[in-house]
Amino acid sequence: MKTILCGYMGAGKSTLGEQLAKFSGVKFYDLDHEIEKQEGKKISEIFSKKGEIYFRKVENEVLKVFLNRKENYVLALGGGTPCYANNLSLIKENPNTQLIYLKLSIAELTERLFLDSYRRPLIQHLTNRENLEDFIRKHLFERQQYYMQSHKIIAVAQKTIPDLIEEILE
Ligand SMILES: Nc1ncnc2c1ncn2[C@@H]1O[C@H](COP(=O)(O)OP(=O)(O)OP(=O)(O)O)[C@@H](O)[C@H]1O
Ligand SMILES: O=C(O)C1=C[C@@H](O)[C@@H](O)[C@H](O)C1
Ligand SMILES: [Mg+2]
Repeated sequence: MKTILCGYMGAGKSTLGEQLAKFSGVKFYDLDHEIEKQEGKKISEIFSKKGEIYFRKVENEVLKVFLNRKENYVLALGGGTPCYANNLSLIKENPNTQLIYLKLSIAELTERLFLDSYRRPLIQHLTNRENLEDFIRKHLFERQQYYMQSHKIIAVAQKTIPDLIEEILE
C-alpha cells in the first residue's frame, strides 16, 4: 500500500509521515523535498524566482513520477498539492493508494503556523495573528473540498504521533 498524506500547511504531514514510514518499514518521501532536490532550490526560492504557476507545474510532474513507482512508501504532499491540476484524480485513480487527510481546525492551524510562518512562502508576509487566522479561514474554505475527498479523514488535534499511527493502521 502507498500511503499519501495531505492537509493544510502545518497539519503535521512531514512529522507523521516520517514516523509512519519508519513504523511500517517503508521509505518516506516528502514531495516538497523532492521538488527542492529536482530544482536545486528551496521552495521559497522557487516561488520568488519562478513564481507559483511554475511551482505547480513541477509539483504535478514530480507527483506523477512518484505515483508510477512500484515500491510502497509514505508520501507527504505539499499543502496545496490535491487542490491543483489533476493531482487529486491521479492519486485517487492510482491502485493500492490510500489518501489520508490530516484535519486541524482554523484555530489549531493558526496556533501552529503563527511562530513558524517564515518558512512558508504563502503565509510568510502574515506576521499578525489575526491576519494569519483570516487568511487560513478563507484558504481552508477553498481547499477543504479537495482534502475532504481523501479515502480517510483523521482529526489530528490533541493526538500524539503513536495515536495517529495506530489510527491509520487500523
Ligand atoms: N501530532 C502532533 N502534535 C503536536 N504537534 C505536532 C504534531 N505533528 C506535527 N506537529 C508540529 O506541527 C508543526 C508542523 O508540522 P509539519 O512540518 O510536520 O507539518 P506539515 O503538514 O508537513 O507542514 P508543511 O505543509 O508546511 O510542510 C511542527 O512544528 C511539528 O512539530
Ligand atoms: O499550501 C501550499 O500551497 C504550499 C505548501 C507547502 O507544503 C509547499 O508545497 C508550498 O509552500 C505551497
Ligand atoms: Mg511538510
